[in-house]
Amino acid sequence: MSTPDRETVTGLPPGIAAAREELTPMLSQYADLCAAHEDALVLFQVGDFYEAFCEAAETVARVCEVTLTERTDSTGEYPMAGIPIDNAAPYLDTLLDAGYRVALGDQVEDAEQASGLVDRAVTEVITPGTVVEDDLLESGTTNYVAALASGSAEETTSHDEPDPTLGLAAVDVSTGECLVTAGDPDTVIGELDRVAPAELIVGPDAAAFAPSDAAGNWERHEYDPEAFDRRAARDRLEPYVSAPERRFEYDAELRAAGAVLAYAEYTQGDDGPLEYVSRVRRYDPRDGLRLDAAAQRSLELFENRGLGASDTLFDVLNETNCALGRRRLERWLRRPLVDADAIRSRHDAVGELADRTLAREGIADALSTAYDLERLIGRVSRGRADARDLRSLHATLDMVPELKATLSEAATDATDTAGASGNSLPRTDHLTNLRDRLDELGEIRELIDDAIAADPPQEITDGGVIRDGFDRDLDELRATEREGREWVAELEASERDRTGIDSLSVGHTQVHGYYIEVTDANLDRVPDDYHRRQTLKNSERYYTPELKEREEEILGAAERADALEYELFVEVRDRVAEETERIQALADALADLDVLASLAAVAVANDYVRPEVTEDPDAGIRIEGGRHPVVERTEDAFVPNDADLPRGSVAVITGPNMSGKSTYMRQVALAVVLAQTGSFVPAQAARLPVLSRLFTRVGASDDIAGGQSTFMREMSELTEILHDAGSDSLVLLDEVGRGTATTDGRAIARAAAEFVHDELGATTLFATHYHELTDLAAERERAFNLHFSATREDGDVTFLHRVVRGASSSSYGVEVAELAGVPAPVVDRSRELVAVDEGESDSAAGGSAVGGDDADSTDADSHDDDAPGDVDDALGVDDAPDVDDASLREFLTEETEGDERADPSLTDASGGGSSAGDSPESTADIPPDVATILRDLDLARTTPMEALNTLSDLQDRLAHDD
Ligand SMILES: Nc1ncnc2c1ncn2[C@@H]1O[C@H](COP(=O)(O)OP(=O)(O)OP(=O)(O)O)[C@@H](O)[C@H]1O
Repeated sequence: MSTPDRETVTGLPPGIAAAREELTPMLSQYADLCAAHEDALVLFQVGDFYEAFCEAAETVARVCEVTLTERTDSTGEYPMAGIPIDNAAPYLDTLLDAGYRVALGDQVEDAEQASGLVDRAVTEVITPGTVVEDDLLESGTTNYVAALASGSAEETTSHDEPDPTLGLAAVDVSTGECLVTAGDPDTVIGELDRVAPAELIVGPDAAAFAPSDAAGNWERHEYDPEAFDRRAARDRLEPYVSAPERRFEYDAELRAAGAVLAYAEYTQGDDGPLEYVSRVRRYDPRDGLRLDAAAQRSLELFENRGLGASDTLFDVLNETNCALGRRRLERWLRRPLVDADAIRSRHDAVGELADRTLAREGIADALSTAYDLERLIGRVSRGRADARDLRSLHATLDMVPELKATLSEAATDATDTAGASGNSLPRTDHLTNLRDRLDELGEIRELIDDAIAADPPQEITDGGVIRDGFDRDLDELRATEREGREWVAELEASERDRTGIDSLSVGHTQVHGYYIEVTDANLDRVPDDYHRRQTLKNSERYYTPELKEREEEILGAAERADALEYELFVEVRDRVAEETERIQALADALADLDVLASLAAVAVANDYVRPEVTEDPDAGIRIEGGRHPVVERTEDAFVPNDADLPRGSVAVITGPNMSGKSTYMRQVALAVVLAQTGSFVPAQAARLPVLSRLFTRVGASDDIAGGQSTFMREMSELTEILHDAGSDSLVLLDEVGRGTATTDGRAIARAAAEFVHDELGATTLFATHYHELTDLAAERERAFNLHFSATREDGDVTFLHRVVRGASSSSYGVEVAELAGVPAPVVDRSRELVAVDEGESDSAAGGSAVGGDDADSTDADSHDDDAPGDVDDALGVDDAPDVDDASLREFLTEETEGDERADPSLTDASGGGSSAGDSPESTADIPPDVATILRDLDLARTTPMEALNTLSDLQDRLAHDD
């Protein structure tokens, strides 16, 4: 969202301010509304248009591309621009997109009834986080406005612990959902990423913590400090939750919640508490698998930069049938569970629905007729619902009994014997419980059906909304109107008879009402009781006293009927509003059911398997034949891969570019996310622990978000991982260190891998092109190597996309460049340079006992006789390394240690073959630390003095070792 120059266009336009003393009453009213809404662009209703004046008009004209006109009145000329009220949505959307908040100054009094100036008031301030108009909201999404407040120790309320620093509250004004949490700044800012509000308001003391707009997608601004005041916040919360200070443990959350509700009320026209915000839910971020924004992005849960925008995990899983389910799926996926029983319970339900095709399809059919009850009830409760909304509510309620029956039938269409027993309950507790939560709300359904016309008009003030037979008075008024009209309809024939004028006609105009028309040629036959109403060119129009009386009767009855209908409608709407909480609870159950049915449909369609979930704190990740749920949809022949990652292990993954390293790492992480969300996983079998946190750090250029991709960012993400990850975490490190010079990058990668292994004990997948990192397997107990290989035949590279034990041999960087279409001269020249480099490194390393740092030649799986270094391995030809199925099977059945012992490269730290083909024994005598120092010494950047010092240091080390 771009930031407009709000100085001149929000609040009171300078041109109006300058003329303030002499404005007409109407512009003066405009000026008052502007002055009261300094942070908004005021649109002022004048008849059928929303108008803005002076500088604000210039903005509206420019942003909305509407004509700038001029208003002239007794006090001067003012630029003016307007948008039509009955088609305002696209213009409001454009203004929101351009970063404006818009205050709607509506006429709140009937212009015809008003004596003098029509009363106007701001009925709504439309902001990115608080829009409620369906036209401006995407269906099935959440739209939060969030508030951030910081607590201070002195204000600590009911406990002795020091206050955590930040409180976060978010409310979806369209549905009434309200979330509140508190914690240390890192946790809460991570949570903010997850909630992903459209708008963030910050308290006076929290500004320093709040991430800037550039980091997130929300519009951030400060809001009235008084709303964040503890007492004010407490008072604000009172109508929403009883005893707020007891409900909220920390000041920071109480103040954030109070402020966000104050802001929400302000945007809804300051009409007092928003009654449909009945679910203020306080939660602990640790209650869900923590996925920060970086993880959400790099796992492409909701956004995909590489493939089409819709190729995301969400998109794969989204077979939901209604907006409620879509919104719920997003919520589940943003916050996977960490409670093993709750996870298994969802798996039970998904399994049952997957088994029972008929029931699943019946549920999908029923839910596809459900409207967005959460937003509907929001409108009902705000008094903004029209008759069509109530009919939509009715249609949804109407489907519930059938849905319940289908759910019970779930037990009888099973292929297994348990289901065939005729038991009329669902098989699993989860679905039984869900069925019980499906409140039929029969009385509300009947009320709406009795009261509201089947196909009512949108306007609720013009009649036609209430059904015949619902209210006796209304029926009588309608009968009067109908009889009157019938009488008029017959009048023409009877008057022709009476007067003998065959051309006599009876008609009606809006202005003059009913008339009897006689042409000039017949005027002599007009009876005495005809009174002249209007003279036309060739005729005269008349009325009779009886016609006038009937007309008044008809009009009076119609007017009173309209008013009565409106009253009755509001009564029905208020009655429905009384059941807000029950309707919200029903919406909740429908949403859950839709997601579970969707997950089941996806599992069946894509051949997912139920993962075994274990609470064993030492259990690692074991996946057989795992696939990447998104990539498998676009790859014709996706190659499944196994994963066996003991708890706390570090798998160093090497392999050529494009061989599938990133895909593999992500598919492992996605299996964890899917399983903990309640979904089955794309694999043949899986046994997964319940993890608490998932971290990812992917290479800089893989993660370009709005030009933010820098080495600095890479390092700050790494920092977060190194601070926070633990044995309950899964960490993906993809080419860490790539964003800087090779020497530094390699050093950082190595040090980070060691730290993760030694200090954190986090289960880690580390993809790298730094082959030196494969040494880690020999040096660290829980580290091991995996690699992807490729074959080359007649110069063509084929990627096998198959993971195998051991380290890789080749990068095929030049080949990948060629595949990508890099012009032949550049490719050829690259080959030459690689060859030169290789030659140089060969001669530089020739005879050196320490040149053999390369893990490739230690690789039991590699058939490579070449001597690739870190840059020079592109041509180290890996002639079709055999990947036999037996080794793949071993992969899952052998213990890691046993496996490593079987792999000579993993038992002998010094076994790395030198790039010059030196004997391994010659390097075996060199202590590893000396070898590391020598290897990492960047001669191009070393001064003679530094070289001497380094040599002296090495000598000391050797002497010490001796
Ligand atoms: N298991 C698989 N089966 C089939 N195709 C795959 C598989 N894994 C990856 N691919 C395809 O290979 C391509 C490269 O995969 P990926 O990005 O994972 O490679 P990489 O080794 O991480 O590459 P780089 O080192 O260049 O980042 C992807 O476009 C993907 O479609």
